[in-house]
Amino acid sequence: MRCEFPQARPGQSIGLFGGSFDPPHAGHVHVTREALKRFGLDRVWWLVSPGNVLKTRGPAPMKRRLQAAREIMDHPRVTVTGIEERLGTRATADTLARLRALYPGVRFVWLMGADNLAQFHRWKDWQDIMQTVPLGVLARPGDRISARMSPAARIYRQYRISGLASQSLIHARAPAWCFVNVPMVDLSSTAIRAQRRND
Ligand SMILES: Nc1ncnc2c1ncn2[C@@H]1O[C@H](COP(=O)(O)OP(=O)(O)OP(=O)(O)O)[C@@H](O)[C@H]1O
Ligand SMILES: O=C(O)c1ccc[n+]([C@@H]2O[C@H](COP(=O)([O-])O)[C@@H](O)[C@H]2O)c1
Repeated sequence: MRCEFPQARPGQSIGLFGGSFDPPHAGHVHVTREALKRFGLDRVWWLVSPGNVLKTRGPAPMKRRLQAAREIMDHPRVTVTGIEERLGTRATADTLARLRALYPGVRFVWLMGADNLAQFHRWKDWQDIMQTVPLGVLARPGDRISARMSPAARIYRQYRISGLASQSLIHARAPAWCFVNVPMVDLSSTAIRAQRRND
């Protein structure tokens, strides 16, 4: 059986990329590669979610999403994991508390697309997350403005690191967040599911 808890040494920088990945697509792969470069990360771990606490519709079975994610995300410094299922956590704040205890000295950054920053103030204990780990936010078609105008962006305006200084995010003390204006890929799982229903 594949180990769901990857290795990490103190001092390493790990980007945590949580998602429903229902299904995973080239947009996820693209932002992962961009995040590795722009934030100077040693690794990215995909956290395939047992189920987003804010989404009413349950996702496809975990096993299927994990398998599809491993097929599409092929990079030596990226690991696809089912950590949250193993930990029994769903809310990101709970996952982060467990990971920080399990990996002392490892530097974590939470990665998200711009659409998630726009909604971030609805997440459980979102201000605790902000105070705990730096956030790396990647541009997504249609969501750049709503992200920048979001309650989280406004409340934490003074803690924003410029996109030009994105390499410093991992060394920053939380709260810290950085929006990087990467080239965008216009893909979403919703559109892919709709397309599959029509095929
Ligand atoms: N095309 C994209 N560009 C930038 N970020 C993306 C893109 N697609 C997904 N993301 C980000 O990847 C993470 C996981 O997203 P998720 O698995 O929900 O995919 P999605 O395409 O947004 O799915 P859905 O349409 O079902 O909401 C989120 O942080 C999301 O913002
Ligand atoms: O913790 C929360 O309240 C919370 C609310 C919404 C989304 N998240 C996390 O954000 C990540 C992206 O979710 P999704 O469904 O947009 O792919 C995933 O790891 C979710 O668990 C977390």
